[in-house]
Amino acid sequence: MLLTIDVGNTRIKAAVFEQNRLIEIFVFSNEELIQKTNYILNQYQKVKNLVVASVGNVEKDLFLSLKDKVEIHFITHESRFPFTNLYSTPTTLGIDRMVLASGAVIQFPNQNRLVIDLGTCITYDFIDEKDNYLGGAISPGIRLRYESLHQQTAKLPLLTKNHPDNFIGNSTQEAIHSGVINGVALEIDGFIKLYKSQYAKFIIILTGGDAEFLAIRLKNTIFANSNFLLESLNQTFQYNQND
Ligand SMILES: Nc1ncnc2c1ncn2[C@@H]1O[C@H](COP(=O)(O)OP(=O)(O)O)[C@@H](O)[C@H]1O
Ligand SMILES: CC(C)(COP(=O)(O)O)[C@@H](O)C(=O)NCCC(=O)O
Ligand SMILES: [K+]
Repeated sequence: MLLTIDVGNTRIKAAVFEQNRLIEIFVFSNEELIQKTNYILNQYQKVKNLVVASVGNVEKDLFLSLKDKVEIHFITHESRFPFTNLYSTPTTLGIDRMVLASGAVIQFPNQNRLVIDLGTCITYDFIDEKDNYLGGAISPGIRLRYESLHQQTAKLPLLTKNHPDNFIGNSTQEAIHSGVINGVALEIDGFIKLYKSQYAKFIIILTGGDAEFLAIRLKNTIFANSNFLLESLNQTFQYNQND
């Protein structure tokens, strides 16, 4: 049994796996990391390994207090990945993006793949059919867009995500919802159009905390899976164990 932990910039997602079977998911804040992880390890005594992928603000040492309970593995740039990293700054590439790419290659072999992760940031990652990781894009996530409109202006309110009634927002709140939500949906459909201009065929995997919320607004056929990063982390760990 394995405990996977994904430390993002908004929150921590964790999942217990038995081989490739996802047993239970947990979502909690950075502050709850040790308390929640101990709770999970007490609930699942058969967990012997803990694998962590982190892009957030959590010190590695924090995990070391767990080392007498489980063997701790950090996915790092030195880990093995089932793709060739063609990023020109390979050691600055987000570990979360590398794990997503790894899962895309393992779960959807021998084809072009675009992974879109709607989290704190919206990340786009493209892996071609020869398993070359080409790169992609990083753009502000939904929450960041609402927050920046509020924080960087004198009068705009801080709103939480909501689907706009009409793309022509006829009130301040509707105009903000339209700008943020339609903006993200149009950005995603626009990027997919750009990728289509260079790659005749590719599959699209949508994940991240906002994926479910946004999926209905997207024109393109998309494989939406909110747990894709955790599944990919499990598979990347297994890939590193088999070396
Ligand atoms: N219970 C929740 N708590 C916080 N954010 C949530 C929750 N449910 C959905 N979200 C949405 O998910 C986004 C974070 O997605 P996530 O993929 O977890 O981010 P990251 O991996 O960057 O930490 C938030 O910005 C918010 O819009
Ligand atoms: C872009 C990210 C902040 C996304 O993180 P997330 O939205 O999942 O919290 C993360 O992938 C990161 O820190 N990347 C480093 C820069 C790069 O990927 O080029
Ligand atoms: K993300």
